[in-house]
Amino acid sequence: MIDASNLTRAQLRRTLRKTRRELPRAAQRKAAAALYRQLAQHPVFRRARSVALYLANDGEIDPHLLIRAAHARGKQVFLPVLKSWPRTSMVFQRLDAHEKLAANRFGIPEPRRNAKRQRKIWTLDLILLPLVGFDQHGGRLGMGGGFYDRSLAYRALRKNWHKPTLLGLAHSCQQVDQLAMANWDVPLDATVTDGGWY
Ligand SMILES: Nc1nc2c(c(=O)[nH]1)N(C=O)[C@@H](CNc1ccc(C(=O)N[C@@H](CCC(=O)O)C(=O)O)cc1)CN2
Ligand SMILES: Nc1ncnc2c1ncn2[C@@H]1O[C@H](COP(=O)(O)OP(=O)(O)OP(=O)(O)O)[C@@H](O)[C@H]1O
Repeated sequence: MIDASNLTRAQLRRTLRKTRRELPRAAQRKAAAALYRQLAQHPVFRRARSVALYLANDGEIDPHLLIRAAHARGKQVFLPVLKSWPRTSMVFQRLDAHEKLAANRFGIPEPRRNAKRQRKIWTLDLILLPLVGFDQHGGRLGMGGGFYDRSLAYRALRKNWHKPTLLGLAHSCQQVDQLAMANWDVPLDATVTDGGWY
């Protein structure tokens, strides 16, 4: 496991992103299948009627099997869609099973913006978040854009509001011993990897 204590957040991001990007294709495929087994039959996933996921990028663990399962089970699937203004914000928009996508400014595919298909984040049952690093205390290090943190900022004023459930998704090699939490960081309920729950 990576010792984060003597690295800056930027150094830690660089190291962890390189590690996950360099995972061989076969390891990526195996990890995606193992992640699916960790979650597909879990009550948190089974009970959720609306689930936000992401499309894997930059070596992230790939949740496409969960997206497919969610659609097959009649769940509503949502993806983050960047807003052009303000540039630091994103919304969650429903994804159809065979919808056409277009790359956003980071090169990540996303649905074409359509206000009618967007939902307020606090009405979702479950959010599966991409991350760069995680610890076992709900700490999450993201890409550094603050997109998820900003979307979840309402939580600071709703300490007893437990919806949606927040689960980070990661390769087990993305675990660090302890992440320093900024005051805007919203803790995860857990992180799920190819190897288990943390
Ligand atoms: N798959 C996936 N989708 C996601 C996220 C994510 O982390 N993973 N996001 C989670 O927030 C949002 C996008 N956030 C991002 C933030 C920074 C970079 C990025 O690659 N930055 C470049 C430099 C910036 C640039 O190209 O202008 C870099 O750091 O190399 C990508 C996505 C929404 N969608
Ligand atoms: N609730 C918030 N309100 C205003 N600014 C915020 C908020 N949350 C985060 N930010 C800003 O976003 C920047 C990036 O935050 P941080 O490094 O925690 O992002 P991240 O969690 O790694 O990224 P992401 O959530 O996009 O994956 C910070 O510099 C911070 O100023």
